[in-house]
Amino acid sequence: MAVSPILVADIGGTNARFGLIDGRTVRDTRVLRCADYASIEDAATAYLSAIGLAAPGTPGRPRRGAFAVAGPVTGDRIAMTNLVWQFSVGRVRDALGLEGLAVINDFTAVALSVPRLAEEDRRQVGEGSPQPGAVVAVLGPGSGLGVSGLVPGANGRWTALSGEGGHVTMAPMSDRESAVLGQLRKGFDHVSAERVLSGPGLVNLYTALSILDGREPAALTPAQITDNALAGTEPHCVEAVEMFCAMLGTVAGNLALTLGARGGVYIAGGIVPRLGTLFAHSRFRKRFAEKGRMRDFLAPIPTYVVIHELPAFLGLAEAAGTE
Ligand SMILES: Nc1ncnc2c1ncn2[C@@H]1O[C@H](COP(=O)(O)OP(=O)(O)OP(=O)(O)O)[C@@H](O)[C@H]1O
Repeated sequence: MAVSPILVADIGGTNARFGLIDGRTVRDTRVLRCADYASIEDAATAYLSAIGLAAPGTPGRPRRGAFAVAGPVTGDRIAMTNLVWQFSVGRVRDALGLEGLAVINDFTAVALSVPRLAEEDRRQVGEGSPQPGAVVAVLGPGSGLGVSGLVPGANGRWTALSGEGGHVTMAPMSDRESAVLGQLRKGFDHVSAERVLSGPGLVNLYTALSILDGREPAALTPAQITDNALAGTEPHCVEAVEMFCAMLGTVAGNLALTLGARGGVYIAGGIVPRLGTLFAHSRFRKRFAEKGRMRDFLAPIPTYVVIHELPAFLGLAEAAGTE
């Protein structure tokens, strides 16, 4: 009897990506907008309908699921950080007619993908080379800021961390950054890294920089800020993207120090790959290593941008034990 595929999903604050995994192959991928659905069951059901597998008993319908979600996973009840969806894992499993459903944090899944990434799935930024078998750090700006790490264990196995490191306090490295964080503190009780290193964070940076210079900020989306920065048409958009890259360097360097990530630092999420050459030419890498007496510890650590479209799916395949 044929083995049924596994239903996989990567649910962020903006996009819900679905697919089926057969062995090592991911197929029938679709990207749905979370805002178009009232719940995770509705989005998953719409996906199964779109690929002709909605009706229970349809041949080839998945019997197991593995979902990666942007938010803390601490039990059956899941509340997503940047989305109104809340759900019980058991209820969603039953509603979708699955025998089993595993749910993990989305950046735990991205971390698990790292050993499965091929050379062409990542692009190195700056110098350095990975120490084999050493801890790996992962972070990624999207609707929020996901953070994880991969710790080596016995027999070539890895353990992925499930933390909420995107919500650490953002620290400044220049007077201009201090001024921006001071401006943001007027609106937020706690200015976390995610408040600047995410799509909404890019808007926060642009808005704060404009206000500090006495300019009325325009109502721009994160993508418009990037487009204006790439075109070089609006100085506050250029500065916002530049500060975003530098601050990502600060947080990536902090994470590498905390985890001792000599296996490398991987930048995933939807935003950095869209910054194009702005990221490669930014202060990211300089800032990453700029930690006083720890410069010699950080300088050999390589930093990579993950350009694989669906790294969380590779991690879910790893978590589900498919070969
Ligand atoms: N060209 C761009 N430049 C900067 N930000 C962008 C661009 N295009 C989209 N974004 C922003 O990226 C964010 C979505 O990122 P991503 O595609 O990683 O989604 P997600 O997986 O739903 O996010 P998360 O997993 O962090 O919740 C949104 O805030 C969106 O406004």
